[in-house]
Amino acid sequence: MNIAPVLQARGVGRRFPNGVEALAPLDLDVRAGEFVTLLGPSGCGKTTLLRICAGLDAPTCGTLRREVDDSRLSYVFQDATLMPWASVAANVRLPLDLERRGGKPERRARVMQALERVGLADFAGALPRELSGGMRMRVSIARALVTEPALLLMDEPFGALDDITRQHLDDELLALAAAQGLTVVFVTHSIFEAVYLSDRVIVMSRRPGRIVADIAIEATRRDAAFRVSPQFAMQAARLQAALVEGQR
Ligand SMILES: Nc1ncnc2c1ncn2[C@@H]1O[C@H](COP(=O)(O)OP(=O)(O)OP(=O)(O)O)[C@@H](O)[C@H]1O
Repeated sequence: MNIAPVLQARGVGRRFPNGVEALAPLDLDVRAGEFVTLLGPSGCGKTTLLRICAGLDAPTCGTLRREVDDSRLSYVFQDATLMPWASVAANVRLPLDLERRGGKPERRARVMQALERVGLADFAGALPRELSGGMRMRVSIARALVTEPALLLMDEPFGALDDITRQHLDDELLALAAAQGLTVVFVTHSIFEAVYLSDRVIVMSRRPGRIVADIAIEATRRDAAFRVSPQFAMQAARLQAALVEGQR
């Protein structure tokens, strides 16, 4: 059976008004339930492509078709971007408040459920400044999950965190994505994070970004042993070679 892709880019390119060509025309399909990572050097157009997928920016050529409407899409930014004066619960509730979804008790229940999913139910009343960087990022993910999205677009969400916290959040994200059947498009410049998380890695060239490789990642299981396995190292080496190729 041929399942229609959730995202389909055809000849999508982006040139900014100042003349910078961020993206060369490219084609990309993302299918339901896939975890797809955009990997490339700084400034190669990953964020631009993700923003176009979200409808936050428009391509200057080509077409982007998205099967998921705005209400079932969530976007996670590089920083947690929380309201510093508001409690954790109020931060997570924001998308529900903005969309006026459900009554007060229903919103409260959904917020608590989202916080439980990221292990922060005990911190509902805390202020962002009382949390560590990793916990703030988990609040940001809870805020993205509270609307029960089908498509999660994540722009290097764990880039500012230490390796241990990052690896922990990678595991949480994989578990959440599997449990909710999410389709995820994830941006990173970490080869290791790309191998660990992804079903497929899209390797981009330096600017203007084009796709130099579309690599399926084989993983019998994704756990601490995978990170130090020959299978992992081999796939990291393939991504590394593709990245180098994209610099030419
Ligand atoms: N609004 C804009 N106007 C002009 N140029 C822009 C604009 N937004 C991005 N650019 C440029 O387009 C290029 C691609 O930017 P983008 O943020 O998509 O890259 P990136 O791969 O996400 O980088 P990083 O990994 O550092 O976040 C960069 O050279 C950037 O300076």
